[in-house]
Amino acid sequence: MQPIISIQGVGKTYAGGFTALKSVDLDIERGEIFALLGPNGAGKTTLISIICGIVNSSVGTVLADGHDIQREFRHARSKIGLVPQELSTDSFESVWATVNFSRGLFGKAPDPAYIEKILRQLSLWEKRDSKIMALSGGMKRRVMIAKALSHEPKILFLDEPTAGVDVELRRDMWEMVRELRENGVTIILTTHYIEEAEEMADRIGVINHGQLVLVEDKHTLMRKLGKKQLTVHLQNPLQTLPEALAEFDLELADDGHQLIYTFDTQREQTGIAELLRSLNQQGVEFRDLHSSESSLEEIFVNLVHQNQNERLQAG
Ligand SMILES: Nc1ncnc2c1ncn2[C@@H]1O[C@H](COP(=O)(O)OP(=O)(O)OP(=O)(O)O)[C@@H](O)[C@H]1O
Repeated sequence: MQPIISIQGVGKTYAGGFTALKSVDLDIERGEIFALLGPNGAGKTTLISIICGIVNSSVGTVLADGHDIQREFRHARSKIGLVPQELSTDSFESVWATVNFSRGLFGKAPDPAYIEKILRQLSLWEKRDSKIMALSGGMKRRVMIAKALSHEPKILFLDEPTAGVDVELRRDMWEMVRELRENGVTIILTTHYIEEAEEMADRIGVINHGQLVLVEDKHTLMRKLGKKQLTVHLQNPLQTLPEALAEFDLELADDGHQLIYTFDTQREQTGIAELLRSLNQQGVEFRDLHSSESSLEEIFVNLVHQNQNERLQAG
């Protein structure tokens, strides 16, 4: 099936001469949740703004559901809902009026039943007559989402959806995003929170210094780059690592009370059995074993560092 968004060779150099994006190629599949991760200033908002037709790219093309975002702007834009980072909306209007007005901006005929459905879905129905300015920050954010959904877009962009919201609202937002996906909406979100990407995304793209350094299925990414660690809690502390254990990737921790063994989850053999056998042969007794997997956060930090080192080496 044709991807819902197709980005080819997209680059952006701002008027001052700063290149914020360098030749990005990316396809977004229908019905997926795609998370775009990257440090501050990496180019996430620039990329989203180009896809939504708010900023023109310097080079390259973007197709939204088959329509060119520059040449067929109205058509392409009508497929897209955007929830921007900044909360800005007419504070004297009621929730109901604001959301209906947004639908009208896209030239769509009024559909009170549809607007009621999204307000209920977003737990805003009880607040429909409230003025925006009287709502809490979390409710205002929901209104922004309702506005973005008002014209029945197939694609929803969420730029930092949970920045500055409390844990409870964050969970609600995640739940809501999943429901939207079940209703057939493709979701693209940017985030600083690795936890968010780990929790929600099907695929993850990492952007750094205007380059898409990686796009991968989340589980594949975690498997590929994830290292597992086995912590061996020793019965008696060790001063140094015995020579006979030198072949293992081991580290002494907790004043010699713990041995930390790092292994690659990709390898056929973890080496754990050999390690335990060697410990036994060396008379090293242990009382507990505990294994842990690296999180997306660690993977991300490693990736960004690796990318920075490569840039430094390239001069
Ligand atoms: N209108 C503009 N003119 C010049 N430079 C800009 C403009 N907009 C953004 N930039 C620069 O482009 C780079 C990428 O910015 P962008 O907002 O896309 O990053 P981001 O990844 O969304 O960052 P954040 O996570 O902080 O929102 C930054 O260095 C920024 O200063």
